[in-house]
Amino acid sequence: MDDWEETENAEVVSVISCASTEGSREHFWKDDSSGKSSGGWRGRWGRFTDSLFSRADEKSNGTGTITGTSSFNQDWEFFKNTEGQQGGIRGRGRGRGFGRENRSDFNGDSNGFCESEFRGVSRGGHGGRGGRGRGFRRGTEGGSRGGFREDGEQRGRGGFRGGYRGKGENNFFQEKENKELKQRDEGSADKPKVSYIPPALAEDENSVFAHYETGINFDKYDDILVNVSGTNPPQAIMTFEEAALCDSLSKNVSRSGYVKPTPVQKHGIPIISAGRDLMACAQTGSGKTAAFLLPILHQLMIGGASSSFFSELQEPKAIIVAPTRELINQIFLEARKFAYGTVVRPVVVYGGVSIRHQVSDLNKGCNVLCGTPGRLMDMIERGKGGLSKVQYFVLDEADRMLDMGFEPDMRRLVASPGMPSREGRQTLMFSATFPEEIQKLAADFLKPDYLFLAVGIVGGACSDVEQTFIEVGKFSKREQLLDLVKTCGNERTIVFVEKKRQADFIATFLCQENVPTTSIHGDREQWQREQALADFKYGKCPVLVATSVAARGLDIPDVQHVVNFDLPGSIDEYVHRIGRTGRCGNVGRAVSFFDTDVDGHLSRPLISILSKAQQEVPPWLEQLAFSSASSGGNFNANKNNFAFTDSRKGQQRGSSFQGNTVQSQVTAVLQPPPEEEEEWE
Ligand SMILES: Nc1ncnc2c1ncn2[C@@H]1O[C@H](COP(=O)(O)OP(=O)(O)OP(=O)(O)O)[C@@H](O)[C@H]1O
Repeated sequence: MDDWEETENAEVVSVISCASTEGSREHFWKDDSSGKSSGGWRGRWGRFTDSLFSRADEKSNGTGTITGTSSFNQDWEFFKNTEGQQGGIRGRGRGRGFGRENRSDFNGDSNGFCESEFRGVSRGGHGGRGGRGRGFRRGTEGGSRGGFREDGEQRGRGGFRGGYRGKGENNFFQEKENKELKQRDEGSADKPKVSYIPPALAEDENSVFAHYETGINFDKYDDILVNVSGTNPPQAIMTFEEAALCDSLSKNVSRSGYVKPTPVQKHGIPIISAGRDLMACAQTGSGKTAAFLLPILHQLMIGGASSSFFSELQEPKAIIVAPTRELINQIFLEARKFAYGTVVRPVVVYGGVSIRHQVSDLNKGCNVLCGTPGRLMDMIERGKGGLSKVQYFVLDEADRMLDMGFEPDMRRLVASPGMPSREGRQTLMFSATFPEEIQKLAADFLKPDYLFLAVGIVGGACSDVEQTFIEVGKFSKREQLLDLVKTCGNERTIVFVEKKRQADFIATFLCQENVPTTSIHGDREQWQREQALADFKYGKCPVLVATSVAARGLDIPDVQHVVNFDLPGSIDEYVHRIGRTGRCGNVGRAVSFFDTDVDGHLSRPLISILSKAQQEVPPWLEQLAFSSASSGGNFNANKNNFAFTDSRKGQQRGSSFQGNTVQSQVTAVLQPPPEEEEEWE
């Protein structure tokens, strides 16, 4: 997906951050709606703070980075001004987005709350000419414009033009770059541009190596059964010393608080160092990222990695892809941490951020290129990233990267000019889940003698997460959720919902109940997503309502609690979601609302997941699973749709660590794509 699509999709109003700046918000809504809305919501909404207003104010610092802080009122001044001058806040949605969606979702709700409350919003939207959906978004852009303009920079085409000063580098390539990009931009004049530039990263050692502590169950990793299948697997290492990582890397590993390797690292590091292709499956939060980063970085460091500073075409030796922006950014930060103080330079590219900014960063040199598929392909097609030197091709969340959504992109990537064939590169795939179908497909990307590493039960849930289920009907979920989060106090909680608009509704609802909450989903602008994560991470909003965009890979410290407000369509998505807690030996809790009308098909696979993770199975769930099976439900006990071992089973096997081959009968029902597919990168 490119910049344009991202922005154009942002139809639905992005609400929500937390409930801390009442006065300011009140002021905003009053001004905005007076005489336009039915007024019913004015008072209540006064308590909210949209991330727009809780975030750092947009001010150009002359390098294009958005920095600084400011009060909401200043932002509101931008809005007012912008409305007058550009019509920015009026929008054109005619009540699209917020009002309408609220109504369709909550009409008929038994307590009537949303019906009356949100209809007010909707009416306000119409009265205000254009609803909150688009009108609001345009307003956001207007705010940004105003911000840059105020700094005395260029008028007109948005924050980027106003704030960015790439020419500061004053070099030939930058000039050329700008010209080319300008040409492209002009060719797409009808499309809004993405101008967001993330804040500059802190470079000091403490920030780079900030990490959380391993938990009480970290040593239990040693008891997990591991199976490596394939021919001649190398010997596992037991310590980081045995990995013989080069000095700087070794030092960075210690600075990161790593004392001993996790099982996926014990096996993965020597496999990768031996030059073997790998498909690795290990439970959530068990250190898969370092398992691939360390041997790659080691190799690049001892190989004397060099990249041409300010070269127009960067040819990285490693390409890492992941399905979401936040995840790829996290992987990049891990790579940056381990490469700290060395010549190896990782770079990240992902959608929702100014492409010029990323090109300019890429031009400074790149040995490891981390990217989401859309932006990565864009960089390659623009001739900014070359593939001919690729030695390592890594797919994190590989099952997701090869499912229906991303498979074509991955095939396009490996078929791109210059990309070495599978014989000429090393391909590494990692995930906590690996359905058999995907394993078979993955084999197209791997050398035939790849190794399959299974740590614990393939596709199994992390046993450090206590899983409970509450049988609940659609209309009681919100009240149940409120009870839950209120009893959690300040515990960091992620609430997963199925739909993007639902994420905003639930976050709004919790804010109204004085639970500081924020939300993350594919319809939010990138800065809002990053702000939401930061607000959650640093405790400003201890509750994050998220769609599946946050289900995989995100490693947020101290998430004690995951709530599945809506269960996902597939069992592997469930495993990833609950894996946001109970990481790296820490314990966590997951509570799932089970609506028998909707979630019945999950009863059998859930029971299997629960029992494999030594969790209690609720009798009602067992009964439901039994009755759905006996009544010809969609569970087929004999048909294993998902594989939990190497899909080549039956072929030759290599070593079996601890003499065990891990097998599971967990079965999941393949789901059709969700009604509203979450937008991935
Ligand atoms: N050997 C280790 N010692 C201490 N901490 C570690 C070690 N390995 C990894 N970690 C930390 O554990 C956390 C989880 O690691 P990581 O994010 O790589 O898990 P993962 O297996 O990729 O999870 P997921 O399946 O959710 O993507 C990170 O904060 C990471 O820095």
